[in-house]
Amino acid sequence: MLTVIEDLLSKQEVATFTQSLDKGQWIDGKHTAGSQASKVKYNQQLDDSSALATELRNAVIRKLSANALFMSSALPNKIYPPKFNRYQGGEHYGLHVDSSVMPIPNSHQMLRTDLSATLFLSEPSSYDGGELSIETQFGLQQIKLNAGSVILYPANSLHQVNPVTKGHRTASFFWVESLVRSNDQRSMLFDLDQSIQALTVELGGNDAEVKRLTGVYHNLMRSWASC
Ligand SMILES: O=C(O)CCC(=O)C(=O)O
Ligand SMILES: [Fe+2]
Repeated sequence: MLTVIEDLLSKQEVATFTQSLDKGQWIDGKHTAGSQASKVKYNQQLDDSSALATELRNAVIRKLSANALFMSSALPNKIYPPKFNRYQGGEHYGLHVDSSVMPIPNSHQMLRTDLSATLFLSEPSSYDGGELSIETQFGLQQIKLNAGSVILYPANSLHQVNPVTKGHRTASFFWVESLVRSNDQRSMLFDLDQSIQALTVELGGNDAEVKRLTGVYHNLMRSWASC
């Protein structure tokens, strides 16, 4: 399942982010790629150790945690501290799959990557190319979202970022370890949750069948979640 979260950030918040990022310290993206990925990775990344990076990644996590669609579709157990990247002048990231398990920086914890995510920070009309191209069971999906919107996709997908041939493409990217490891199970829980919410609006939270379905949701979570 691919999930688009429209307008995680407002236009005003995007402007604040990009103004700060323009002043940031950018380094070669190869520093943080695994050995396979570094051979195909041509971009820049914000220096993670800067105060600016700390401030911006905390802001992304706050926005994600307050977003109902993100919480319901990702069912996050752990969120990798978001990073920031930039492509320009033909830079691209060739076909790769993200590492399956990553150490969480400044902690002794590991994170299993169930979902990968990109938060677009540049308006699509401001650059050429730069589509995030994801291989799915329904074919290749070319993703280029409005600034402020997020794509969440299964981390076991092969994907690439096409060359940026005009302007520059700035984004934040991160991974999620979900409470529910299976993409299929997580996707069914999401559908069930959406239906329960719609039925709650229609029938009210006190409706007996709404209560029964809510119970089914929680009992499936109890069976499938691990934390
Ligand atoms: O820039 C993007 O949208 C994705 C970056 C990516 O695939 C990665 O860093 O592993
Ligand atoms: Fe990737």
